Amino acid sequence: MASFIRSSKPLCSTVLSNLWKAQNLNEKIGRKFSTSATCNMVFRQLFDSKSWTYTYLLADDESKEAVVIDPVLDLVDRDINIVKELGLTLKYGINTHVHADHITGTGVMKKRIDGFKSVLSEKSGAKADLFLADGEKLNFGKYEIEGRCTPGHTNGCMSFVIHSEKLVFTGDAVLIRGCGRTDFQQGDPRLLYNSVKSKIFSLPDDFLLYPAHDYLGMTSSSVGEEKKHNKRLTKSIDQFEEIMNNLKLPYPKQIDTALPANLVCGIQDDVA
Ligand SMILES: N[C@@H](CCC(=O)N[C@@H](CSS)C(=O)NCC(=O)O)C(=O)O
Repeated sequence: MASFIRSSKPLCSTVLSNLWKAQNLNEKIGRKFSTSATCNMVFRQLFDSKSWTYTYLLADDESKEAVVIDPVLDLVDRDINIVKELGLTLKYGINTHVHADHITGTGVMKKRIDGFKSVLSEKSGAKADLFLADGEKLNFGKYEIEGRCTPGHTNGCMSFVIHSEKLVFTGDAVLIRGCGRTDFQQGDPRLLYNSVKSKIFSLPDDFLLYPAHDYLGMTSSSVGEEKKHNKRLTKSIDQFEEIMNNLKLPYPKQIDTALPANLVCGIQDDVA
């Protein structure tokens, strides 16, 4: 029991008993209960209704260090407000890739938050403060987040894994029951297929999966669920390529402004 209680604070017997029950329940449904009642990872899934983008705010409840994944420029005030309300220190603004459908909020956050650093894959070809290579890790408080290169939707796509919490943030590589389109920004169906199989579907089935978008009102999935039910990625690589080359989707409405802005981290001056 002690192995899953990470707090140094004393816990009353009711809390301990509830934790014990929760752990048993989570083990029964195949998911490990990995944080205690007093030091849960702060997790907020935030939504942009204009581009259907999910932004994730993650923090260590003890040290208060936080990261934000895929913030949207129009909603920076909302995000900074939550950070302030929760008393967090925002260390990193991670973009899973150079987005085509919205302008990133990381450039403006950098101007407004001391010490804040923007993060992108080293393969992105865009401006940022920190560039991650495949397998490289960042820390916020006691948590470690690993960047895994998952190209195919774009060259510079990266998914982010928090092994201790069994979480993967897939950007546009895997969407719930779908995946990112491959018809612009160096998109390549076969590359995407192989990225997903080797870097995301190789994780244990019980890792929860959080995408950068959902267009059907879904919020999360799991690796196991997508391996079984994803409408595109359960097919053979040849069938997948055929599907992706015939999606015939209209271009994202904001692409002409979003792409050039995101190449310079969302702002047109010299601040990365
Ligand atoms: N209608 C939206 C854009 C929708 C879209 O193209 N989404 C992309 C991810 S953002 S580049 C995508 O990959 N979709 C895959 C799919 O199967 O829908 C807008 O105008 O912003």
